[in-house]
Amino acid sequence: MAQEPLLTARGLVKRYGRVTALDHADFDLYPGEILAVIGDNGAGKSSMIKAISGAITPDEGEIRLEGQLINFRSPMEARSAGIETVYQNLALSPALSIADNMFLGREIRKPGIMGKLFRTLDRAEMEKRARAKLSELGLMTIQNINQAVETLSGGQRQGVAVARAAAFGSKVVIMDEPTAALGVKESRRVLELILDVRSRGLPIVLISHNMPHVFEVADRIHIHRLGKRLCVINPKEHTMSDAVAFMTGAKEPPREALAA
Ligand SMILES: Nc1ncnc2c1ncn2[C@@H]1O[C@H](COP(=O)(O)OP(=O)(O)OP(=O)(O)O)[C@@H](O)[C@H]1O
Repeated sequence: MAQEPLLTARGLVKRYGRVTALDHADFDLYPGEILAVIGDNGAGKSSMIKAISGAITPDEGEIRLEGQLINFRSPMEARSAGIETVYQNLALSPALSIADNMFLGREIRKPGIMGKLFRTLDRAEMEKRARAKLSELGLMTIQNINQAVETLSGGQRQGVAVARAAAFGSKVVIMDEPTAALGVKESRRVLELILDVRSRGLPIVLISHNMPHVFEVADRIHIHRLGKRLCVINPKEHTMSDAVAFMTGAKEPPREALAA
């Protein structure tokens, strides 16, 4: 690739007791691309994403965003740096409204009765912005922005999580299995959202076990095996069964796809 990668990881190691979840894993994300990350159960995909998004600290290795060494100590720090992650378990607060969830951890405040000393939540502004964001992303099947997230369908919840990531991720959006719990129609909408996000210039990392979805939207596919990146393939040059064979070790990837 001619361009410089936006986000890189080199030699990531993460051990949990005797289990080595990451064994010198590398990673490269280029500007404006959809990079799928695939691998067998336990290959270390989530651990790698968690290291990149500040949810865990790797034991070894380095991560760079736009060439700068980064060392996130929490997901909040990664979010402040422009890396938004939609986790497998969503990390939404079910009892809170859609608007509150969209602004969770970055609430908009206004001066309260005591002026600057006691600032109160600016609900009207958050609702206005949440509504605008959801409508911009074509998610306005949600009627009431004050509806509690626990009353939404799985697809709508995923929509809120994706919308939140797309709204605040200024550099990278990471999605861990965003269609895993969804029906056909809802999955379709999430795939469209992923393409929408890319069309706005944001790169996306998509971790998924769903090969048809991966092959439909990915520009490149990072294959993770036994705690490290095995190879990166172009979905236009390989079939889904090739990808599965590389992933499981049934077939050797071609030399040019192998990670250095
Ligand atoms: N918090 C933890 N404590 C102990 N072991 C862990 C922990 N998190 C992950 N592991 C182990 O690390 C290895 C890699 O797990 P990880 O979740 O990163 O894989 P994955 O590729 O995302 O798997 P899956 O596709 O099943 O979600 C597994 O053996 C897993 O059991």
